[in-house]
Amino acid sequence: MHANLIGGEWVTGPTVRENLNPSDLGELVGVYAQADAVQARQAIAAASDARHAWAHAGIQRRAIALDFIGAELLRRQQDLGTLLAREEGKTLAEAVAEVARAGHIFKFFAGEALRQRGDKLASVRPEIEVDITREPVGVVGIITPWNFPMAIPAWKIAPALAYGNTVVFKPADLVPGSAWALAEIISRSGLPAGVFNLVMGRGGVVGQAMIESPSVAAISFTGSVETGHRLLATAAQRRAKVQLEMGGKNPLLVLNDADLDTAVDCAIQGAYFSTGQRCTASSRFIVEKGIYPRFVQRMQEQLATLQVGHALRPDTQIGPVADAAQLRQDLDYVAIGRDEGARLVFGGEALQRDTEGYFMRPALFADAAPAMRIAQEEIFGPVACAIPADNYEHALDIANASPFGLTAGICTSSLRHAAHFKRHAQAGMVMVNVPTAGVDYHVPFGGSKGSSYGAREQGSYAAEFFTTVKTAYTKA
Ligand SMILES: NC(=O)C1=CN([C@@H]2O[C@H](COP(=O)(O)OP(=O)(O)OC[C@H]3O[C@@H](n4cnc5c(N)ncnc54)[C@H](OP(=O)(O)O)[C@@H]3O)[C@@H](O)[C@H]2O)C=CC1
Ligand SMILES: O=C(O)CCC(=O)C(=O)O
Repeated sequence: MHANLIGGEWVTGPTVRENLNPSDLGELVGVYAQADAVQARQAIAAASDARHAWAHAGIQRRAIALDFIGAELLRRQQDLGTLLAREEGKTLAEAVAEVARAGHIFKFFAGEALRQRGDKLASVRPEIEVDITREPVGVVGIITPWNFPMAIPAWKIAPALAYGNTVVFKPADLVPGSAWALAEIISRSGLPAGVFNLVMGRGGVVGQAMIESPSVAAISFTGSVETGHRLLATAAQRRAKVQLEMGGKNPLLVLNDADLDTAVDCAIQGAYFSTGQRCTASSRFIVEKGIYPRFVQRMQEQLATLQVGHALRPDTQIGPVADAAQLRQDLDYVAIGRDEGARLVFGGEALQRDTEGYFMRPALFADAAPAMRIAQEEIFGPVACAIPADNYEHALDIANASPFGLTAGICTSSLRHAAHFKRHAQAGMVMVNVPTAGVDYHVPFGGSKGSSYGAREQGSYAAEFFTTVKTAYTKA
């Protein structure tokens, strides 16, 4: 039984959750405590009690702790990756890479802890100096989704601690295993009791308590648009700082002058790897007419080579969908696309394998219209559509006609079009001849329009959310 970490103590909850393997529903990954609202409030109180001491504990101490966590994640990437693949369903290779990414993130923020920058300016008044410094915001509530059970917690927890905040972490209910393993490492990193707290439990209970608590100064959330909006409405009433990363409907433009191998590679990786369960996934291929038939043909051929199966099998390229509800959503969208008149040219059906799991053959629709639901709504699974475009300008208009703006990609050999796209794509992240998904860990992450709210995550830009600015005037 895996307990919650509250105020430096491992405490069991009033209920438990059985964590099942989506590649093999007969396999129990582990049993995890589920906190109630009372325990959530205890964790918040512990983080609140610890916040002043931690804010002044010094940057060396923060750097040592973060470096310890990063080093252990990197050392144990194989076994923690296996755990992650077992509970979430991404392939072992993807899961090991995710743990390594989390390790690098902690290492990066160990360095950032030492680089607390400020400004010194002259005053407009004589004999006065102005110092501008950054201070921690206090208790940070971290609410994460199931699709990156290690990397997303890492890129929120590491900067929170690096900039001197205390943390209450609520992972997604579906993936407590990676969260608990990460918390266990953090518990041995030398942080004072209460600086980091793990509260596994339901979003509507534990998450809600965090959103409502006046002691939680800032909330960093990744997940669905619906939950993000609800969270913001509540937290804004008490003027908490909020950062939301939500959905995407990311376009990949393929122009006539694109290298076809590169375009197909970007499309396959971007849309279907990690079973399409990435907010950065490409789900709309917007393809110029001159290359469209060849692109669709090559995509069908490539899709036919992909091995769908148990996440731990060495030959698997596409693991199972994360759970029954997500599989239902994916299959429903396949039916919606058919009803809307798009042409299903590959996959789209549930698959049987040796073990009982949520397997699905990746789906590709051709001849989709930009206004169709499959071209407008986030599906969050291995389902994508190809939309023909008359020319680059037409493709750009289609790409931008979306409520989302997380990533946008283009495959082209034209410098002119690539440069134009970087300036005019309505997205927080733009990719030229690289997949829309799979980003670096040391540069900003976030979107425009309905995809994101608040300051950017990751890299040194994370300071914006996890600190508050103080301006001091001194007359000697
Ligand atoms: N942008 C992204 O990266 C992601 C997008 N999604 C999208 O969201 C859809 C649904 O996925 P789902 O996991 O249900 O996403 P949710 O937005 O419901 O879950 C994200 C996190 O928020 C928590 N949460 C849920 N309700 C509340 C609440 N009232 N107060 C505070 N926290 C809450 C969840 O907890 P709990 O797990 O206990 O419910 C989880 O930790 C997907 O199909 C996909 O379209 C999903 C995951 C990631
Ligand atoms: O594409 C990536 O590397 C990150 C994706 C992500 O953050 C997400 O899907 O939530």
